[in-house]
Amino acid sequence: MSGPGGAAGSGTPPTGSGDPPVLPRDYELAGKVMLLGDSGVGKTCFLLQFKDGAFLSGTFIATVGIDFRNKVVAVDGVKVKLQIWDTAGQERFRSVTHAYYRDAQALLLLYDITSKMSFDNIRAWLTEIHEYAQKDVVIMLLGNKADVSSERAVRTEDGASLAREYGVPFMETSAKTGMNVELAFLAIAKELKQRAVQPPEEPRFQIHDYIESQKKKSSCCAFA
Ligand SMILES: Nc1nc2c(ncn2[C@@H]2O[C@H](COP(=O)(O)OP(=O)(O)OP(=O)(O)O)[C@@H](O)[C@H]2O)c(=O)[nH]1
Repeated sequence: MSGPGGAAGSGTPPTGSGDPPVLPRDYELAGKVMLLGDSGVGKTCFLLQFKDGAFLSGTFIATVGIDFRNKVVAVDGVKVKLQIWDTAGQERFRSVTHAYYRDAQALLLLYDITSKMSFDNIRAWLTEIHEYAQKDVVIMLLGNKADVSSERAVRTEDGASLAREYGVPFMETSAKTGMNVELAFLAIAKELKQRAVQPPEEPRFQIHDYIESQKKKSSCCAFA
């Protein structure tokens, strides 16, 4: 987490995918977030849903290498720029993406609830994360494609139990309907803001508690 201009270095702020630049005056804090998980779990769609509120169905075009998009969110009156890196899930790009882990403050690790293999691979992803990422990186486990309940191959309890084992927050999400997409990024932004600016005398922000309370609030229309 850094102040304006800090995360991106000096000079022209980097943009992603042709977006207009986010200028230092547009935000007070910045953090890097990476999307990780097997190819096809929905990382690119998850990012596009958050950034543009859109879902592109149809032909699946695998990400090549790595790309990022910026989005500024307001957290308790503080503008936080999230620089969100969308990585390629395919094995052949791993060495490219490893190089980016150490700069990330937060990692969203996705599996596809209709793919048991993508869930079984989560342990290997967590091993890689522990090898390449910063020790205090914020990790969140997300079971995506929760809208496709007819093809569910991973029970919600199994996702929750794996997350408990590793001490990370967990949610089921849908990049298609938008379910819990904004919540995932907002929880990350709140955690990053708390780490950067929270006075020590104030009670620490608890990302698990925040997610659980927000999930309960929207439980009328949620799958998880
Ligand atoms: N039903 C449904 N389909 C989804 C969802 N998210 C992604 N998809 C579909 O899953 C396929 C893969 O999505 P991507 O976002 O490209 O997957 P990815 O994880 O970025 O894949 P790589 O770039 O290869 O790592 C696409 O056909 C999407 O339309 C979702 O939440 N629900």
